[in-house]
Amino acid sequence: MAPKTVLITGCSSGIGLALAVKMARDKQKRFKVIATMRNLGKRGCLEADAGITLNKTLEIRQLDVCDERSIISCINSIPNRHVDILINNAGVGMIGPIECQTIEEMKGVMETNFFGVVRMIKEVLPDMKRRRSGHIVVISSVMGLQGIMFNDIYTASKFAVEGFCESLVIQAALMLACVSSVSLIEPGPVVTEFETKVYEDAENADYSTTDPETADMFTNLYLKNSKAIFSSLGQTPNDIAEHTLRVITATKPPFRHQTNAVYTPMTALKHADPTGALMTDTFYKMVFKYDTLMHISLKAIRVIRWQARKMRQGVKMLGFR
Ligand SMILES: NC(=O)C1=CN([C@@H]2O[C@H](COP(=O)(O)OP(=O)(O)OC[C@H]3O[C@@H](n4cnc5c(N)ncnc54)[C@H](OP(=O)(O)O)[C@@H]3O)[C@@H](O)[C@H]2O)C=CC1
Ligand SMILES: CC1=C(/C=C/C(C)=C/C=C/C(C)=C/C=O)C(C)(C)CCC1
Repeated sequence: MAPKTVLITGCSSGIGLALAVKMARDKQKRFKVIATMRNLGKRGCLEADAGITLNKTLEIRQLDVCDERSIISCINSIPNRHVDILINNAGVGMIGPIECQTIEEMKGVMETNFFGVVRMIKEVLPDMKRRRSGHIVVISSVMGLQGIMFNDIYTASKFAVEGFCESLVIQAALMLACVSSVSLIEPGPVVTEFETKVYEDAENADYSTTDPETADMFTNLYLKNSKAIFSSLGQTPNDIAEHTLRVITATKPPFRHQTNAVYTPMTALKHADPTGALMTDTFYKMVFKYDTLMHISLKAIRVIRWQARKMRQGVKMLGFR
């Protein structure tokens, strides 16, 4: 069978880079990957990781999801504009009290995370409809399902993505002759530059525009908890690439797929109680009442994951699989 053309956005680092390389290195050679990034000056890491697949099963092209002209010129450069699988990965984070963020900065997050996805889908969907086939994948987030304090605008951008795709999936199912033509991947924390960038921004932010209590809650409570959550529950970009590949190659790809089983119970709270009380009470108590217990549990998870990693390394060294 001819390899499927896969276009991925945001491949200069993190999940996009890992996914592009994994698909390009596929043993069964099922994919031809168009790995895109907005700034080709950052292609070094991808080129290094792509190795011998570069310019064979992986090609690098410029694409900025905020720039329609760059999207059109990238899609037009593909023979017959034929994209079998579109993976919307490009995204930016934003944390902090909203009083410390300008409307322009907030619009920037929506422009990339939401309108970036809309622009990409608008450009490839008509061709997919004509061919009556295609798969649209979006790297959403657990924050597309649930709000997390001090992530107000980022969460709103991922909720927007989820609502957009949930609305689109039925039309796509009909037109692309397949009920599983749209898939949302919903990772919890993943250790990438995303985390480094938001902490860096938080360090350089001006908190004089909010009250001292809010500033203290953000810097001494949220940031501390968030760092603990990333180090205990954080997945690797490669983990997310593996999950995404499994979704893409499934006989009937799911519409939603969460990648972190430890995180899933937290996203289930709002469905267990439609009033929202269970979710808000649990989060409130986790942060303000049982924080010591939360940190002990997170530490236990960290130790268990460390032991599991060591055991896997040991098994590998002994030559078992
Ligand atoms: N890390 C995490 O904890 C989680 C991340 N996600 C989502 O995963 C996706 C990938 O993030 P991740 O790999 O973690 O973070 P990275 O910061 O490592 O990667 C983000 C990528 O998006 C690119 N990007 C940003 N803006 C644009 C744009 N306008 N046009 C094209 N590319 C752009 C970046 O390019 P450049 O280098 O030029 O900035 C970079 O290649 C995002 O959608 C994010 O929301 C979801 C759940 C958890
Ligand atoms: C669960 C949880 C917390 C933080 C979760 C975080 C920090 C999740 C990060 C997810 C990311 C980064 C998704 C990206 O798309 C708090 C508020 C500390 C305490 C209450 C429970």
